[in-house]
Amino acid sequence: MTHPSSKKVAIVTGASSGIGAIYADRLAARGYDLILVARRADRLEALAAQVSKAHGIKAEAIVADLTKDQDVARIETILATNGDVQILVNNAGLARLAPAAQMGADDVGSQIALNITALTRLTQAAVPAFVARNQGLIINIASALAVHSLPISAIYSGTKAFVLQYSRGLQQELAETGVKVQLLLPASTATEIWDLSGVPLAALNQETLMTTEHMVDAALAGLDQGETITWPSVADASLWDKYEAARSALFAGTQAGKPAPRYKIV
Ligand SMILES: NC(=O)C1=CN([C@@H]2O[C@H](COP(=O)(O)OP(=O)(O)OC[C@H]3O[C@@H](n4cnc5c(N)ncnc54)[C@H](OP(=O)(O)O)[C@@H]3O)[C@@H](O)[C@H]2O)C=CC1
Ligand SMILES: N[C@@H](C=O)C(=O)O
Repeated sequence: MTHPSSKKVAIVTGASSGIGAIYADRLAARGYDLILVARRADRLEALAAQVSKAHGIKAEAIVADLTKDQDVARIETILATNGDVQILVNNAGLARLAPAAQMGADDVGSQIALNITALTRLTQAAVPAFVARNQGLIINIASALAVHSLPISAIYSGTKAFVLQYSRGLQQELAETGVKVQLLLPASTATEIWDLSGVPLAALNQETLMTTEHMVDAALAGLDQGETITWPSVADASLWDKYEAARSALFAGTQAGKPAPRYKIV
């Protein structure tokens, strides 16, 4: 007779630095064994050793470039076949902040491949497995830039807007199941992403920057409070309700079936 496993495993992509590394620590503190995914093996292995020792859990480092089809496929297979996986943190992401018209195809393609394609493929692999067990949590990390575009963020903001809409749709699809999707929309957080993006961290208004620890702890507090959408830095929670009400009213306004009167089409 087989017994259900008592192990619980979280997969964190982009765990080698920044927000992902803190997620790894906090989920280990909550008793999860970890599968840590990124390209830098030395960083992943150091983190795996550190969190294992600190929290008495098992942590495995998997070196993968999630812009590459075969590497994404390896993580998809784990999600589809490892019945102990309870959490997927879709954190790996990159930003190249420059005018889209001046951006090379590589920088456009890598942002789309990592921020959209990899996140979507891993989520799509996790969902059927989680639904079959009627249990599981997917944390999708978008950005405040999902609802805001700058002259240097057209591609990045576009990728994060995808994460927002994809996650919102999934939440509705999965509403009657035990599978949860938390959509996280951080504002500026002090990580390596900035220096790599072309906008140095030191150039930002330091008062607008959150620490990675505060960001992840707020996100997990939101999760514990049952939030499906978490804006870690937004003090006035009614702002999202108002945004949603305006968005919903705008969508309802599109359902007219005829040109708006201001266009004077008879
Ligand atoms: N910092 C901020 O201000 C904000 C960040 N975010 C989002 O948070 C998430 C985490 O970013 P953050 O912690 O800030 O940045 P970091 O640059 O510190 O972390 C990014 C992580 O993604 C990994 N990564 C990058 N490219 C690849 C790849 N091709 N394959 C696999 N892993 C990859 C990196 O590891 P490695 O290089 O070893 O592969 C690293 O672990 C991203 O999705 C970002 O868009 C959202 C809003 C604000
Ligand atoms: N990662 C940041 C931009 O590069 C952000 O999402 O604000």
